Amino acid sequence: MNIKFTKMHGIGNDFVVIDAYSSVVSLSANQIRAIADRHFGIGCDQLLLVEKSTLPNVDFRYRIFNADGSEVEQCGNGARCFVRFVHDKHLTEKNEIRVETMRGIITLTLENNGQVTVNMGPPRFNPDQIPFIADAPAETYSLDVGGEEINISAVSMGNPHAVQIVANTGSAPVALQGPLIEAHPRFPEHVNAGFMQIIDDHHIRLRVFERGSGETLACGSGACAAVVAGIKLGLLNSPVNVSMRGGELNIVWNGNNSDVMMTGPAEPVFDGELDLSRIDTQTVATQTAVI
Ligand SMILES: N[C@H](CCC[C@H](N)C(=O)O)C(=O)O
Repeated sequence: MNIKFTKMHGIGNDFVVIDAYSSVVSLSANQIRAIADRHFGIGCDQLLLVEKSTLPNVDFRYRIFNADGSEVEQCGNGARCFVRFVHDKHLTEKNEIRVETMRGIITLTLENNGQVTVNMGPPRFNPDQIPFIADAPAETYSLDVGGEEINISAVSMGNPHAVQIVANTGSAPVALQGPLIEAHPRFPEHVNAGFMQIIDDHHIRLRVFERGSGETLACGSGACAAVVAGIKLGLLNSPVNVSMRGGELNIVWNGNNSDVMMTGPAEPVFDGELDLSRIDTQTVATQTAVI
């Protein structure tokens, strides 16, 4: 079975985007893992399926799968690429689009300058909503990571984030601590691990070790979570410019239960066609460092 796809990125966070709106496409976790593999497949951080929504007054449903095949609730950079995709493929002429995700319905706006603004909804801090195991809600939490106590903020943007402040993102222990935080037992559904350096109260640098994908060049929901955490700690003021390895995002949040607004670019790279019968799920599934 052949599947058409578009390779896209949102400031370096890259995606394989598939039109499952015009015709139904269903992929197993093994097939998604194989497609996302950068050596045996196409390669991407996440795979996005664009589908019809069954909800009234909702234009589309979009499903997000990490490189490990796990389906997740939210993807900020992916949402912007989704908007660019449905316009480029003439699936809609609307500039303001309501789309159903696992998190719920979000509203996306294609701006006149080609950038996309995503209403990411309100952040959630209650441990049960993240989910995070804690005795009670707190501004920050102490987490034992490989025998070292670190201080994190725990925030849900629909997906879970653990954000810590570091002196310098360039020397942050992302490779060492990222996997340990991602799989920490106090995050029963695992977590995206953010490393935030505060430049000034309207500017941060950020690196994110993403749940299910590893460190990415940018993480949209991670940028939102970091800004929200910094504002709650009284260290940042909205709007905040977030500099990541792949580029910049602008985040606006007015506090309390208000929605977080994220604006940034979305770029198509190439269109392709994939013969699913040639995707070697077995090799990818059993791929180990045998030598
Ligand atoms: N790895 C994330 C999903 C993708 C988020 C990221 N790519 C973004 O732009 O928000 C998770 O498992 O929650």
